[in-house]
Amino acid sequence: MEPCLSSPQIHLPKTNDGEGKSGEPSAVHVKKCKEIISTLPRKKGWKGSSDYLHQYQGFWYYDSFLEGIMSAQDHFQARSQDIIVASCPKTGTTWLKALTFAIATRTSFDDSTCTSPLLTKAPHECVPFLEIDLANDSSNRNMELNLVATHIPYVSLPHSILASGCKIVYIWRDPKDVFVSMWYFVAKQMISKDSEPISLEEAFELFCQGIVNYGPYWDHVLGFWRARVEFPEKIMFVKYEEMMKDTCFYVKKLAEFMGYPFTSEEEERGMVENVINMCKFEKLSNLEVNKNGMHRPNTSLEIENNLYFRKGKVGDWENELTAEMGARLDWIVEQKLSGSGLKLM
Ligand SMILES: Nc1ncnc2c1ncn2[C@@H]1O[C@H](COP(=O)(O)OS(=O)(=O)O)[C@@H](OP(=O)(O)O)[C@H]1O
Repeated sequence: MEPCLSSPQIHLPKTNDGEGKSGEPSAVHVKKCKEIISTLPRKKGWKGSSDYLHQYQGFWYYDSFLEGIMSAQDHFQARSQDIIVASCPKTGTTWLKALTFAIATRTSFDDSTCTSPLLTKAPHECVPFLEIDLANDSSNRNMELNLVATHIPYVSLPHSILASGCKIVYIWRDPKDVFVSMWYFVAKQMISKDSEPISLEEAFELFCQGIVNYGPYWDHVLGFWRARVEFPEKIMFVKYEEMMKDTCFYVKKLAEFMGYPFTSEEEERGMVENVINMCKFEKLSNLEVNKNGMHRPNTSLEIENNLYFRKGKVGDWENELTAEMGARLDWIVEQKLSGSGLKLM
């Protein structure tokens, strides 16, 4: 029998209020979420004076994400063959989505990689986000694809994920690079809306207090790490920096874990390298869809695909943070991880 991952407390009651049209949340659900959110602790966010993050089950969120999480907790039906691509934002999600998608679909595009959907669709379109794209209606999933991504912390995952015993791949990254990546991501969005971006120093203070969308970062990592210690066969951990250093090793390991191991014939034909090259930062970021395309156009979550590609480098924080800031964040995270068996470096 498949082991059931340990189940955290989910506090939202199950609803039976039906769906809105085409995956929209029902009015009853939205009302219920808003009522719950209005009772939650809140702190000023990263996007100006009237911007707030709310704390739910120990983590901070913008309301639109939180409504999606609550909805996903109520509605999402995982299947045992699903593979969940999990991460905190800015840790390498886009890269991991591309790699897992390329691995899982490689036989369909075997002889000519020029037919891969990754050439014409953004990685975020290829692998949907559970709490955004599938939150209200998981029936609009592409059932042939067993990949679903999420930033939801382990403690708040929909119960069906834990009950189904499906596999989870988790990526994490040096928190200093995560912070810098997040700051640029938020600042660029604000500038594009003619708003004054939050200063790097102000954002850094918030990040160090754990106040960031889906934060505290260290608690996010620790939640999945503890689950991995308990269920090593169900959860795979990948570190961005390590995968950068030896992508070939990790792509093979990922494929094996996902249940799509490369055959020796495929290896001889260079399939591992094909997958790696297809998902390289330089390749993806130069595609028309990722340079000029828009994700979720004409919705409140519309975003330019190019914002998901900045530098794709290890250690870029050194160009943005002082050595003192770097040491402070390292110290905070090392304290939080101490005793867990997980090491920053
Ligand atoms: N293919 C590929 N290879 C390596 N690195 C990549 C790739 N695609 C995106 N990136 C870099 O990942 C950072 C964005 O993180 P996420 O993808 O987790 O962002 S998000 O959570 O999906 O919004 C962000 O990092 P920074 O460059 O440091 O900001 C992206 O540039």
